[in-house]
Amino acid sequence: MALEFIEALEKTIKDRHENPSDTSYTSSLFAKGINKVAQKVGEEAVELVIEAKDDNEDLFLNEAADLLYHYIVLLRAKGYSLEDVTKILEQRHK
Ligand SMILES: N=c1c2ncn([C@@H]3O[C@H](COP(=O)(O)OP(=O)(O)OP(=O)(O)O)[C@@H](O)[C@H]3O)c2ncn1[C@@H]1O[C@H](COP(=O)(O)O)[C@@H](O)[C@H]1O
Repeated sequence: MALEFIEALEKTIKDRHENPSDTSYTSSLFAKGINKVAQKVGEEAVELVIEAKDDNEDLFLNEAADLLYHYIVLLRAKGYSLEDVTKILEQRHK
């Protein structure tokens, strides 16, 4: 179920890349270029680390979601997908 949704989200992100929409945050992020997308991943990662040190479950999970979304956007901006990363993990798996 969770993986099905991530797959659907990744498809939507890919569509926002290929068919930009004026009202889409995702499209606006792609339009700003790879440096901005990478910067957002860095910011969201730092925010997640900060929340990990506290005990606010809601803030921690929301930062985790922000990071996952921006991570998928970064993969797409570089021309990759979650499947490409999963293949690496599969190769490592013992
Ligand atoms: N999952 C997300 C998602 N998570 C986080 N965000 C956005 O990420 C931004 C993070 O907040 P920040 O304060 O860090 O950034 P900001 O100040 O708004 O903007 P920046 O100038 O820093 O980029 C917010 O604007 C959130 O709305 C997301 N934007 C879109 N999605 C999903 O992406 C899909 C496509 O959405 P659209 O791009 O809106 O069409 C839909 O399924 C959405 O639910």
